[in-house]
Amino acid sequence: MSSVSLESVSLAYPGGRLGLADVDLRVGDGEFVALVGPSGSGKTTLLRTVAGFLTPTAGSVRIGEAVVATAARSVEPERRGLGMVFQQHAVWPHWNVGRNIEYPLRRAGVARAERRRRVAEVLELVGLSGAERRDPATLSGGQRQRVAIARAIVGRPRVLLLDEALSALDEPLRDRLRLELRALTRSLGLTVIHVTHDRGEALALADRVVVLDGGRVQQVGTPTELIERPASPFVAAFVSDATIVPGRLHGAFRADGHPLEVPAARLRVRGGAADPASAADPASAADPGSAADPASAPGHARDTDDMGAAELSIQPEHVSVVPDPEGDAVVSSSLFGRSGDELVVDWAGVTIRSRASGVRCGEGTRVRVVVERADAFPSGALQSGSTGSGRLAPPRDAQSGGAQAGAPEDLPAGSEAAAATVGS
Ligand SMILES: Nc1ncnc2c1ncn2[C@@H]1O[C@H](COP(=O)(O)OP(=O)(O)OP(=O)(O)O)[C@@H](O)[C@H]1O
Repeated sequence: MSSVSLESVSLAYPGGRLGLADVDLRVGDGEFVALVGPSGSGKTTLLRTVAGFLTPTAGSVRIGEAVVATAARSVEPERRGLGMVFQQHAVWPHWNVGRNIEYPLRRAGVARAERRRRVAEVLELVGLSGAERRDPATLSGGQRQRVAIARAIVGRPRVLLLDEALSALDEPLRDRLRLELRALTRSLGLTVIHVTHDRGEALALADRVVVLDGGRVQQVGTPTELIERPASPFVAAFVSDATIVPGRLHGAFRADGHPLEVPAARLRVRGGAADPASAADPASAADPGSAADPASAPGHARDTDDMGAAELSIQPEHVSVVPDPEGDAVVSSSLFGRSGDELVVDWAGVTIRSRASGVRCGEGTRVRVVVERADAFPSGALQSGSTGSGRLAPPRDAQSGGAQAGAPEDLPAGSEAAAATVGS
């Protein structure tokens, strides 16, 4: 078992396109980390760089204590002690299950009797005992993926890399394999990096989730941190389907050219030194709204300050709608959800999502929108790129904004002076 560290890793593809930009990330020994981000954000590039199929153009990659890649030198993939599972073509159809699984052991020159023993052992681990002689064509999709997982772990890798490993499977099989995979990797103490398009899967499986955009780490955090304390409007929108509304913050938040107004009592101001998401040590970050976290709690939005332009991030769980024939909003889409309908509401030109518990509302219903709680991100506020041990990286737009003073640790912790500089 081993940790994986990327230090200031950049990767430019031939032709100049940037796959990764100055990525710092440390995945702890035995930790399960998921990589998420929009298409083209760099997830696969990061995984392939750790695997050794791509060489960084700057920075270094370590597995355990060993440096396995720099711009000048790269250890071959098969010598990095990794197991890998991909979405497709994972099992060779012309070999039986046993031969598929023993392949890495053959390459490593492991003796026949030992190979047999280890194949039987991993088949049992993935719930396919006795399947050595089965033809892969006779297996279900889920069984084939179990074979791929068995092959990835038979060599007792230090690190397991999963590239959309469950994406080709249908629910509920996928759900079951998710649980099995989590239990298996935990029992083996494996360090796992899992790339997935499925945000729900990432949040369900991972100890920490890395959100990428444009080849940069936008935030690293536990699932709870990403939902409760997103570091930027981008992360809130990507992870939680938050609606982002531009406006001004002066005690209350007032949207630009729109009736939306949220009183200070329902706001948390984010991105300043007092914001837990800016804390370098997540253990020191208090729960939002707790007594230990007065500066970012709703109702403590530094009422007297004109903080200037800001973006409001509203999570669907914090939006309720009230049917009202006089209301100024209309439900444009309604999908059944277990605890309440998933609504899309057109409110004076702003499309806002609602997932409030208990609300049932049909399409075309005229409603009033009530924002119960929201996060305000003042423009120019310091926005932490991570809440975990990963990198503190301002988002791209913040970097070009010219108002950045550097990383949050440049500021005295809890400094009022720091808080007062966030306005424009
Ligand atoms: N072989 C390549 N040559 C040039 N550019 C590439 C190559 N592979 C990826 N890129 C570019 O690198 C960036 C990151 O791509 P990457 O495949 O890592 O993203 P991703 O997050 O895995 O995307 P997806 O979710 O669509 O698989 C994108 O801009 C992409 O166009």
